[in-house]
Amino acid sequence: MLQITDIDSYYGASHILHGVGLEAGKGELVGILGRNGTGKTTLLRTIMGMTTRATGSLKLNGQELIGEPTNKRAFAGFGYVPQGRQIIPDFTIRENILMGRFAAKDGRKDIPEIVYEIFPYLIENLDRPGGVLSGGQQQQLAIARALATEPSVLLLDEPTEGIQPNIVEQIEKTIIRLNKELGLTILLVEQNIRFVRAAATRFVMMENGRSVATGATADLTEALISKHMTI
Ligand SMILES: Nc1ncnc2c1ncn2[C@@H]1O[C@H](COP(=O)(O)OP(=O)(O)OP(=O)(O)O)[C@@H](O)[C@H]1O
Repeated sequence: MLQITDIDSYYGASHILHGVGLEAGKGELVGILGRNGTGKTTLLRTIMGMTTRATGSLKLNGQELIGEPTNKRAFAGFGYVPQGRQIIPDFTIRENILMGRFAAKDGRKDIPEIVYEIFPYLIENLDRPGGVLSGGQQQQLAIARALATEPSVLLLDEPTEGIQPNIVEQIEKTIIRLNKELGLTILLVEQNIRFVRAAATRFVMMENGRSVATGATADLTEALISKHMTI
């Protein structure tokens, strides 16, 4: 379904990703791991066409997207939940969600049904500003906004980072539900190995802008983690 081959990516003159590869079948959840600054966020931004330049191949269901602008990638099926959530605090919850509808294939302008199902709190508070929400609720809002684009692949950048421990579990359950019940393919950048082991079918380990190891989650050994993730 998703094939990323030999990707190089740049911010201006800075060459950040070097020959990165990754594959995800339909309904897979792939954990993207590695130390801080190894290029995990840059990989998601490259998939969305948000770096200065990228070469290589990015195919979604056989369609080559590497030269395409961000809006075309969203239309093709990528939904992006960026690190730090990036909701608009002065927009209402409704407006934040509906921003995602600009990339919906059928031009719908309503709140998607799935948001009613999985985020009832957001639905009860649609007219309040996004900025009044807690960190965990803002994360839910960012996921709801991405779901409004009707994605087939969801890109999640550290969705549990900086969130109260009791809410982390809720976010984790939601992500697993989106993957298992809705069959969404998910690329998950995550530092929490326990969650990656619980949720992922496969993993990619990154180091210095390269994908240095990949495999089934069962192959994510302690040796690999200590080699590529301990500081
Ligand atoms: N906008 C930018 N312009 C130039 N360099 C950047 C930019 N954003 C990130 N970088 C550099 O790219 C490299 C990879 O950063 P990136 O944020 O992708 O890493 P990461 O693995 O996601 O780290 P973290 O876990 O800290 O988010 C770092 O050296 C970083 O300094």
